[in-house]
Amino acid sequence: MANRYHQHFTVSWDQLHRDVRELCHRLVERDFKGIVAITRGGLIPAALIARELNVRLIDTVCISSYDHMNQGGLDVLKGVDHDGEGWLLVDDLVDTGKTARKVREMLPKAHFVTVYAKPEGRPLVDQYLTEVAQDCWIQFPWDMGIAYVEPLVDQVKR
Ligand SMILES: O=P(O)(O)OC[C@H]1O[C@H](OP(=O)(O)OP(=O)(O)O)[C@H](O)[C@@H]1O
Ligand SMILES: Nc1nc2[nH]cnc2c(=O)[nH]1
Ligand SMILES: [Mg+2]
Repeated sequence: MANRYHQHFTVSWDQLHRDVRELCHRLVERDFKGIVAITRGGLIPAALIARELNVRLIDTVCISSYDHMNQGGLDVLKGVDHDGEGWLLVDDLVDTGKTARKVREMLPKAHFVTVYAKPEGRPLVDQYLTEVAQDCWIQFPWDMGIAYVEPLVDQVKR
């Protein structure tokens, strides 16, 4: 599965924060009962959205599926006891749409947003900010660290 990805799109904390704020501009006129975050990736945008829209009621749908770039079976560890009416449903991204399809079944009436969307999954969300190519792996800041980089001359001439 990992060889589906031929490019990387690296998102910094700053970039993510700017993107989520931009998404919030498109959501601010709506009223939501609360936010449902899809764990784990949805938790960070959900917290930032909650701050911008002044939402205090936050719930989770807990899903386990990818092991890094490899998608396995989809396991729902925790659901919610409503159909999502009036709620904002948040994930960081939609890729194949497998996660989104499952969560949509659980909360058919929620307004579903992601920050990033790839073409296969895009039809499953109501709104997203940025489209990313299907063969592109989005590298999030929480999966990265700051590391030393050797000077170019040493990399090339040594
Ligand atoms: O559209 P799909 O192909 O289903 O992929 C999208 C899902 O994959 C990632 O989650 P992941 O399963 O990696 O777990 P995590 O959020 O706990 O990191 C991402 O946060 C989405 O939830
Ligand atoms: N970090 C990350 N997780 C994913 N899960 C499915 N697709 C992706 C992706 O592009 N990036
Ligand atoms: Mg996820």
